[in-house]
Amino acid sequence: MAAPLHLHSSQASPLPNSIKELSDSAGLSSIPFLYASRSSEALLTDVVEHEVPIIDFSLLKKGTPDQRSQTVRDLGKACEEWGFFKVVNHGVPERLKDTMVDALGGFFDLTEEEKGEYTRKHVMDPIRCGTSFNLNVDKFRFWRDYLKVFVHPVFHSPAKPHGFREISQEYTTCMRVLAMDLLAGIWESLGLEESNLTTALDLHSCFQIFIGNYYPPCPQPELAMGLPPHSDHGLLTILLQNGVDGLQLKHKGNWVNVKPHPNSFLVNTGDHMEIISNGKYKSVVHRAVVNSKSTRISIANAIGPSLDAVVVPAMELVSDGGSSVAYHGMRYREFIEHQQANPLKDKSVLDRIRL
Ligand SMILES: O=C(O)CCC(=O)C(=O)O
Ligand SMILES: [Fe+2]
Repeated sequence: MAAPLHLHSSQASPLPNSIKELSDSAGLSSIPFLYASRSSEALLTDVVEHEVPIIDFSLLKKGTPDQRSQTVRDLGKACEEWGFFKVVNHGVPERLKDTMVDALGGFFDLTEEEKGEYTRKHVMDPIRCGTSFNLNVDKFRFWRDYLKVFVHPVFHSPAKPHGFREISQEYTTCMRVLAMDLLAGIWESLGLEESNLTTALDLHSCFQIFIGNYYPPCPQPELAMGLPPHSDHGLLTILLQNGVDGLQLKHKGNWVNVKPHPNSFLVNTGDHMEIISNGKYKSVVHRAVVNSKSTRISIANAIGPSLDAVVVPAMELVSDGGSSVAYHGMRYREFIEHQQANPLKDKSVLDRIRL
């Protein structure tokens, strides 16, 4: 095995602006030392293959009352036991998914100069792209470029590539509608009134962020990491992938490889679902690994409460369940800033507000 290349920013060739630029450079057979982020813990934990629960969305929307009730129970079980599930029969056209992935690929293909308008931004800037997670705090670099765009309550979009704005508006609207229907089913599975929650979380001005991830082939995938283990900050995240494996989630102490499933979305519960459900539905730690053969593109749409909401556990779950309040509130905006401005690690922000 080739040893990682020692390359520091003080050396003659500076580190690239993007992982795409590095991976495009011809003859790369080992990775710069700064990208060898895998800890011995990560290498020692077993990786197993497992199917995550599958939810038939059409039964939630158009099934008989019995089918809907069963699907709500299945949703609850999936959230409680896995915090991850796949959604099939979701009604989002294949064409829209493919065009969105292509448009995102087009963004990453822009020149560094064209992307430059959106780089080195503050974590709460509505359009931001870059490499790794946050270069101000990353000890190692991750094998990943990203584009993050705030798409609700105010829709933003980079000006290029041509057509990105239209397609991302259509796609992210679909994702929000899907998320609201799934949230309604999840509230029901918790025995909570949908209208109470819509008010408590101010879902009419829910915060939605589009996160595009680009992981090019890596000559030493066993040493590098696309994204380190973390949980997502919102209520739900809906993930689309370009058919290349790479997502792993932590389940009962093992890393589980999640295989792409044709025409499905992968959904996971975030930290704010854990808070509102008082810990019944936990956010689950996941990571993105890389491979030596194919470029992986993923698109996460994270849906959370309003940025101004201070979410606390639903009182019905605390009093009826006979448990005590497990988290104190933190304004959602502040929660996100903490996560984005510090090294990305497990459930570090949620751990700060756990009682
Ligand atoms: O690329 C992936 O599969 C994971 C992306 C992810 O976890 C995120 O963007 O929060
Ligand atoms: Fe994530």
